Formats: sequence, structure tokens, C-alpha cells
Amino acid sequence: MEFAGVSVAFGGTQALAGVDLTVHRGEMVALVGPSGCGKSTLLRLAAGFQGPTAGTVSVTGDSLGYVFQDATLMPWRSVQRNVELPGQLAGLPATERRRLAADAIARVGLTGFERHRPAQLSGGMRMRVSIARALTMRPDLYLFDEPFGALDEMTRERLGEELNSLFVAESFAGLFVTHSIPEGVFLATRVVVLSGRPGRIVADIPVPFDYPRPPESRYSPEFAATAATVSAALRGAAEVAV
Ligand SMILES: Nc1ncnc2c1ncn2[C@@H]1O[C@H](COP(=O)(O)OP(=O)(O)OP(=O)(O)O)[C@@H](O)[C@H]1O
Repeated sequence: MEFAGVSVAFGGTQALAGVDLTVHRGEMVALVGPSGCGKSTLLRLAAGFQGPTAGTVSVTGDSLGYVFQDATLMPWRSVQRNVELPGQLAGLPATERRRLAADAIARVGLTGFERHRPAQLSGGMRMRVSIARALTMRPDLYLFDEPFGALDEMTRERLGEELNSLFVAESFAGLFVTHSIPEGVFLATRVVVLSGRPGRIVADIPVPFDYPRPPESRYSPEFAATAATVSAALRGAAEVAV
């Protein structure tokens, strides 16, 4: 995925300005920045839901996964039928989409819950269903718009660990919007910091750890040092916004 000189304006509101960003397969980029700086707009551009006002966005690959802040499940459909939806929309035969859905459900650890409806699941399980739904089509580009923000800390950390395992297994190109610096550092190969609106990239910080990342790596001195670098860039970005 490549952004070159990308700017977006909504009427008189400049949301993004001059963004250059390339994300390859096997890279997970965390996007952090002050509220309203254009993070969701950047994901919508990557998904092709909207176009830039200036510059170019190019995405190569066959499939896209998008996970929203809410699980956005259909309450009347079972887990299985929710996860089958992308295959159904793509016109896959029933046997094929059932197989893909069963595989994705297994990958997020929900085998046995196929017949449950969303209301019968916890918030963390609903988010796993949402991740599985996006996973069915084996996305080359996987976009996450703060998917764990509404979950409790323990669930959030566990889902982060599971997402890291998926990333290692699938090796997609990922863009993960978060307001949590530790979450961004734990998940990402790079953390990109945007300034206050209009969002510009003010820092692109590599995360110097290999995968798999054990949960306790969050408490290592190297982890703290990387998080401190991101935090300093973010504070600078917020001052730009003021
Ligand atoms: N469809 C739209 N029409 C008009 N303005 C919009 C539209 N979408 C976004 N904006 C504006 O563009 C700016 C960036 O919005 P965006 O949702 O991308 O920010 P964000 O960084 O994701 O915010 P947050 O962290 O609070 O979720 C905001 O000022 C927002 O009001």
C-alpha cells in the first residue's frame, strides 16, 4: 500500500496533508495521533471507500480486511453466518464459504460457538467474530480502526497477543489505529505518529523486536524505551495541534 503526497479536505476542513506512507506485506504499522487528526480517514483511503483530494493512493493485492471499532455483526445471524458474509458477497459457492468461515472461526479460537448469536457472546468474543469475518478472504491488506478500544484491559491484551499470532501466520500488510501507545508498540513493526489536524506524519518509529512477542515483553526496558520515543513524538504532535 502506497500513499504519495496524500491530502484530504472535507469542504473547508483539511484532514490530512502531504502523507507519504508505504506498507509492505509482513509489516504491521500502528497509527497514533491526536483525536481528529485523520487516522480513520487514512484507513478509508486505503480501503478505497473514498479518494484523496490530492496525491495518490495505490494498493496492490486481491483482498482487503476491515475491522471497525464496533464488531458490527448482524444480530440475527449466527457466528457462522456472520463470518460467511464476505464469501457470500463475493458469490462463493456455499460449501466453499462454509469451509473458509470454519477455518477463520478456528483461527480466532471460536470453534464450538458457530451457532451462537452475537448477543450470546462477550464483547471480546464478538470482536473475535469480527476479526474472523475479515479474515475469511485471507486479506493481503488488513485494516484495524481501534478495534479493541471498548474492551477491558485483560481482553484487550489477550486479543493483541492473538492478533500477533495471526500476523505471524498470515503475514499480511496491516494498518492498526490505536490510542494506546503500549498496544501500538506491542503489535507493530513500526509506529507512525500523525500530527494534529491536518494530519502529517511527524515520526515513523521502528519497533526493534522480533515475533513471537511474549506477553511479558511489554515490561522489558527496550519496550519501555520504544514506548517513550513514541510518547515524546506524540506530545510534540499534540503541541503542533495547539
Ligand atoms: N465525512 C466527513 N465530512 C466532514 N468532515 C469529516 C468527514 N470525515 C472526517 N471529517 C473530519 O476530518 C477530520 C479527521 O477525521 P478522522 O475521523 O479521520 O480522525 P481520527 O484521527 O480518526 O479521529 P479519532 O481519533 O477521534 O477517531 C476530523 O476533523 C473530522 O471532523
